[in-house]
Amino acid sequence: MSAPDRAIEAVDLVKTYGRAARKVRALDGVTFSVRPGIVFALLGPNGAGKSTTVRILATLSSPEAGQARVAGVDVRRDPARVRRLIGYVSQKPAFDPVGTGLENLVLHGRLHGASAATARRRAGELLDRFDLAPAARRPAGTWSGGMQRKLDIAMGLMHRPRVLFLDEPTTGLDPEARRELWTQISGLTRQDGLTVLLTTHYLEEADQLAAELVIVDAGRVVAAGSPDQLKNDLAGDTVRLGLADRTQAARAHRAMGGLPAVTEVDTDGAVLRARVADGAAALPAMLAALHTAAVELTAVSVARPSLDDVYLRHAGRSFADADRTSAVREEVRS
Ligand SMILES: Nc1ncnc2c1ncn2[C@@H]1O[C@H](COP(=O)(O)OP(=O)(O)OP(=O)(O)O)[C@@H](O)[C@H]1O
Repeated sequence: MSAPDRAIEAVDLVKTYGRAARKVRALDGVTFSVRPGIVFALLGPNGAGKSTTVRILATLSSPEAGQARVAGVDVRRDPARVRRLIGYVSQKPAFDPVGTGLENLVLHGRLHGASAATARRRAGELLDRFDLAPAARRPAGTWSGGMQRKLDIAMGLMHRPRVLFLDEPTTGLDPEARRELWTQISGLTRQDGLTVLLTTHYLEEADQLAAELVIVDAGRVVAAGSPDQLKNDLAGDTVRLGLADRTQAARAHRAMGGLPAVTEVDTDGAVLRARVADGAAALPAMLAALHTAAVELTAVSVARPSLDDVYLRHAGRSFADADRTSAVREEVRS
């Protein structure tokens, strides 16, 4: 292994949690690589193995098998060096809510070995950069959720890492705060040349933000590429049909299955999704078949493939469905 032009390389990572009947194979041979200076996303539903992968790359957990390098350094052989080269922002807040934003940043810098003066200077830069300066002397616990996420990211940047890991950076934020954070994250790669690896279960986030991504499902990489490549690989259109109620789904599915123009059909509740080569050309026959099968429609749309369609193709179920299923599985387990 080891391509020098790669900021991150993961090869065949395997990780199992628990024992006997409660054994969970969180990673089942995860392989991907990231070129420097881009935002790279690990996209997958809850429980797919994203956090486990990031924890291994950030040297917080060891794989049972496989290898990983970050900024050219093997995570198992030289974890201390890897830690100096990376920033890691976990899903849980890392700041002290009682301390002010400035105090949190300076303390973090000091923990990484910076002098008080250097830490204050760097904290000032980051507070400006993330538009946090006006609130810098207020306890971080009183800040908005979006500001707190930015503070966590700024803490991860205090020691000027080369690679930044962000585990679900925008989960729980409102749409406006999420978009603002996307702009900030893009800026880190464009202006600073940093490599950012983020995990997300928001399809839109990966689509908007990532130059490249892998889709992870049940501990495996099921697709890799740029969002456009992945969507373009699915030639044709997706026709989405809203059914009057979910009891009509099986009937609609059968009606679509009989049409030569329809190459794939999937139903998710009261939504049917069909893949066709040319949406506009296929639609009249589809509507006629649904009418004959007495299926009532509430909505029809024809669109280019989305990342959701990419996920469906590779994982065999819709993203929303996978997220729901794994949420239930996690509840049963805990
Ligand atoms: N410490 C642990 N002990 C037992 N099982 C674990 C542990 N950490 C993770 N798992 C299990 O490993 C699987 C992968 O979890 P992981 O947190 O990596 O997924 P994820 O894609 O990051 O999901 P999420 O978005 O929910 O964080 C899940 O089934 C999870 O329940």
